[in-house]
Amino acid sequence: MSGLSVKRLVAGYGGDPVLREVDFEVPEGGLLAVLGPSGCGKTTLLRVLAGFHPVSSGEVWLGGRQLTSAVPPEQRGIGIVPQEGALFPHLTVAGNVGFGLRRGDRGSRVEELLDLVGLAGFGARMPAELSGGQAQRVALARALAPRPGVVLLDEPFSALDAGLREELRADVRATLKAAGATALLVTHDQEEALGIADHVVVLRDGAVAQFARPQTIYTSPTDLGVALFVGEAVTFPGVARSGLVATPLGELRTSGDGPGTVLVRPEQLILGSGGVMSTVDDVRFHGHDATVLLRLADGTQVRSRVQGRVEVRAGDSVSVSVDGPALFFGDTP
Ligand SMILES: Nc1ncnc2c1ncn2[C@@H]1O[C@H](COP(=O)(O)OP(=O)(O)OP(=O)(O)O)[C@@H](O)[C@H]1O
Repeated sequence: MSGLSVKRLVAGYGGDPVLREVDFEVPEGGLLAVLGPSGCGKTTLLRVLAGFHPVSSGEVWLGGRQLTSAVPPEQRGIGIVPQEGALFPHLTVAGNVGFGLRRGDRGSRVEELLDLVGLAGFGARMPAELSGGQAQRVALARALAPRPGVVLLDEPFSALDAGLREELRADVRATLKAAGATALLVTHDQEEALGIADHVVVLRDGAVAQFARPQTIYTSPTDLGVALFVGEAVTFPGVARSGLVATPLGELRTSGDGPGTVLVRPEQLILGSGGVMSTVDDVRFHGHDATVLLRLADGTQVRSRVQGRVEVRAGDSVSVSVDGPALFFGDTP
């Protein structure tokens, strides 16, 4: 297959495996996010793919060619966008973008890429004259310039503030798609991973906990750990029987059988349309939506995410119902 394919990859430091039998594929032109908490092995994976760290066992294939440890970084056909751009400070924007290109190819390709990342006309600027978002766009243009087999993006938005991060995320996705690039992005931010990628690998302790489309990861997580990691959740212990489970939110539809944990997402909690009664503890506005903290009859506090106008205030009594089925994770014996 062209694109990137990683098979049963094991790598580590001094005999301690950090990546354990990691398997995934990125089809040509696909965008994969590798999502995991700090220390799960994301940087190690990037270092192995880029050729800076040896493979203990397993295989890495790129564009139909196996990248053994004998293939040096510069011959891998891999472009890298580091965390904070890391532009060459003494080179202009055009100099940075053209850095990996042969002299004769530079002019038109640099113009084409600056245009692609929305920075036409910025070629003569120095890196110190760019905003953080612009610097990341230049770093992306530089990585794409030699038409690499895959672009690796290492937490590329981590240094940017929230609003800019969201805007740049959409632009980076559009740029990668317009360039037809195959890309792998690592992040510890679930919103970023689910928001940008075609597929997501959830990495936990160096092993793949789930590899699926973003929506599948969110709506059908393989286990409670993935469910909690990829989004806010309200959980209760419960015993599922015949597709139903009793909770402080009433009897909910679910799958599974026997004792376990019931999980609903805050956006499933609907206010003022029947269900059980609750008291509003607090309302927190986030701009695009709001979180309403509710106290249920048994004293449990749950959070509801409300889009649009919030009609309740702290101290109000309001009914709360659950929209759609609850997730259920049976206790492991
Ligand atoms: N040079 C090293 N020598 C020994 N152990 C290391 C080395 N680099 C990383 N590790 C260990 O390998 C594990 C994975 O580290 P890695 O940097 O790949 O995680 P990460 O997911 O990228 O974390 P972060 O999000 O914090 O950057 C950690 O337990 C870390 O302590």
